[in-house]
Amino acid sequence: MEDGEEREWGAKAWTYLSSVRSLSPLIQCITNFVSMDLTANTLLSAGASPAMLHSPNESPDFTPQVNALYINVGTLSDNWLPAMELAAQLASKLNKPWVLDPVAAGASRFRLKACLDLISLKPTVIRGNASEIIALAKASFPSTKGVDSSHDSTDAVEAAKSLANSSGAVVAVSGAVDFVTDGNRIVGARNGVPMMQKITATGCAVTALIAAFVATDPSHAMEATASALAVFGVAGELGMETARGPASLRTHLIDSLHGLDQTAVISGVKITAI
Ligand SMILES: Nc1ncnc2c1ncn2[C@@H]1O[C@H](COP(=O)(O)OP(=O)(O)OP(=O)(O)O)[C@@H](O)[C@H]1O
Ligand SMILES: Cc1ncsc1CCO
Ligand SMILES: [Mg+2]
Repeated sequence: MEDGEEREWGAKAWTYLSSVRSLSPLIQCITNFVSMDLTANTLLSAGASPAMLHSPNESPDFTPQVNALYINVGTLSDNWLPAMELAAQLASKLNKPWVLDPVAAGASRFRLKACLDLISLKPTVIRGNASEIIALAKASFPSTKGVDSSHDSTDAVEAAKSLANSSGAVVAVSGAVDFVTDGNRIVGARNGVPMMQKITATGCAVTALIAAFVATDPSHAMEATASALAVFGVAGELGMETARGPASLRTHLIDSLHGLDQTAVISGVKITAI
């Protein structure tokens, strides 16, 4: 039964990746300085079109043209927050999907409030690591070590459900198992390799990939989110076969994502209902 379910998800994930490749959705990324390169290269290797435009002077012209918006608070500063809020407001008003990565949400009061304010602007999807999702669900500070998680993703399943219910967003928690919930259903994706945690911004990059997958099918955000996480994980697994450490895995992951074929996706994706 599980095998059939996994293959069905594999076929779905392949459909999403194929759509990203054929439609090449334009993704506006307002993201942190650390992640910009990996995020843009991840989107390009998946077939999407990244644009790192963040000025509030540009968003009124640019956000209406994009297929999805991605906001990541990793290197948050006073003057970037209004730019994020403006773009999120525009996306919500235009009914465009937008995806939030709440990096280090519980590391400071400023960051926690910024994330909660952004969540009030109705993101389609929120993807964080376990500590970030727990911090948001509890709205508590201090609750994380920094940008890295000090919890397992399984510790954050209830927090993810509660955040999905309070926000209306699909919530994804990354980790050894990536969990995705709409507050009601939960699925788990068991792809990826632990070494992915040793490359900075793989979480940021997969959140951007989620935005690209959701852009192709905004009314099925949960399916698109789980598929993006699993496909990125499969690329990591294939990349790891020839990598010698984090630096070469980074390169090989991007190459693998670019080269993924139907067989690799359908046989590699390990998504099941929880
Ligand atoms: N133990 C693990 N086994 C397999 N894959 C993992 C493991 N931990 C994380 N991953 C994968 O690594 C990627 C990044 O997840 P992680 O939870 O490290 O994000 P993050 O903490 O937000 O990262 P960053 O802030 O550096 O961008 C995801 O695709 C996730 O599935
Ligand atoms: C290391 C780091 N610091 C702020 S953002 C970022 C990238 C991973 O989230
Ligand atoms: Mg992160």
